[in-house]
Amino acid sequence: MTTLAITGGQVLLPDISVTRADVLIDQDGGEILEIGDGLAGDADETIDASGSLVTPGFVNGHSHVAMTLLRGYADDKPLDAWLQEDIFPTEAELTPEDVHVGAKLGLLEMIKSGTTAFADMYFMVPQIADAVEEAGLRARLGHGVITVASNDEEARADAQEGLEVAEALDGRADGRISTAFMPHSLTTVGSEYLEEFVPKARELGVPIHFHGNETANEVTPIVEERGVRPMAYAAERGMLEEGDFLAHGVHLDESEIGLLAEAGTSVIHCPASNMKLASGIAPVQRMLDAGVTVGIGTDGAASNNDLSMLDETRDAAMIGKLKDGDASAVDAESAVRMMTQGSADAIGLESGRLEEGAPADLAVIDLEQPHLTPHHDLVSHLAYATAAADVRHTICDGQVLMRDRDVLTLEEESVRTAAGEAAMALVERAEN
Ligand SMILES: CSC[C@H]1O[C@@H](n2cnc3c(O)ncnc32)[C@H](O)[C@@H]1O
Ligand SMILES: [Zn+2]
Repeated sequence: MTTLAITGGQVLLPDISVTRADVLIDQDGGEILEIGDGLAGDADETIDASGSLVTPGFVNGHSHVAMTLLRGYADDKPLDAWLQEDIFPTEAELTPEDVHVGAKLGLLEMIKSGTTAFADMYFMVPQIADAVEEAGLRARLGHGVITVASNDEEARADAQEGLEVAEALDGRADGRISTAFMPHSLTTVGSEYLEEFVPKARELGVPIHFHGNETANEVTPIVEERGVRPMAYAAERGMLEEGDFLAHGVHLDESEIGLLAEAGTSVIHCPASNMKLASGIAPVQRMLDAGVTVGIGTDGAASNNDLSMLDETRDAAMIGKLKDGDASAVDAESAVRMMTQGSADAIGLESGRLEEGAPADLAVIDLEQPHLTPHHDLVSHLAYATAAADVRHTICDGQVLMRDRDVLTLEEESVRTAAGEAAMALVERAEN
């Protein structure tokens, strides 16, 4: 067994308390062996965490990682106009190589900001899986199914691709990749396709992930045409089961929050995207109070415009208070819980907590910074004051992905150059 000790740091424990301890990892098994004092001597290798906070690697519960190529391309529009006028026409020009290099850029950014696992909905998912395999993160991936603008044959082929991707990629990258069936949303996938393909996804044993109640425009048509709220509509089509997770949940009423809590379906809160597209503010404290598992996600870099879970968590805590007019809503402890175990539980991963037997997915935060001084409360710092650049080391599945801010699994400069070139060529093709 090869072991690695992370020594000299303060450690964030699953009950969101912080204690002084070392963390001993089995690198072959990719799991935490022990958390305690004086473990450095037992290890084959050590990583210095003095003056640092050792946290679970952050879990990004909803992203479109290859959309880094469209960061800053189309801003300041609401969701429907943004998608229809700018994003969908440009995505129609994407090549598999674009998706591969865009994903690598996103994964580089994730590693640098302490994220070790994520859920992703996009096209050309095998190229994303290749990038995940190379970068060393953990992911739940799926092909985003959209049927609205298609004829029946195309729609069924797209949904079939969603199933095939879920089946083919599950377990890839030594088990770091898992999958889900991902209908894009309740208004962009026809009811007949949900009715046919969701049961087939159940046969595969994969969860369902979709954009749910992101804008008012996703609620009104369902209420008008079907006479029920969207979550009741989703439940009727078998899309709200334990292990399923939806992104956004901005426009959920009390009855829908109750349905989610009862079903064990989780919600991924994406505050930056919801603010930027002016979609609204999700009722996060109400969901937590009702017992819904809530995680945090960045959404794509084109509506955020970064992939930092630290930024996202700060946003979640801040707008949670605004939503309720209550400064105690979405407190620091809740926010930190959401960015780690909340997201991990939501997307069905065991990571998100530092304890014996848990996956060895960790981030080490440099506390010796002016904006992180003094150290009254390190959980407060994680929720409100830590920035991506404060992440020193990132470890996933026992492997060191970044050491002393040097990413080891991806060549930073070449990834940035290739992605920058691919993005400019993509836009050129789309506009001509
Ligand atoms: C079919 S793959 C995923 C699809 O979703 C688009 N997308 C990106 N951000 C959002 C969002 O906030 N709501 C809905 N859809 C979004 C992305 O561009 C892909 O086309
Ligand atoms: Zn999204």
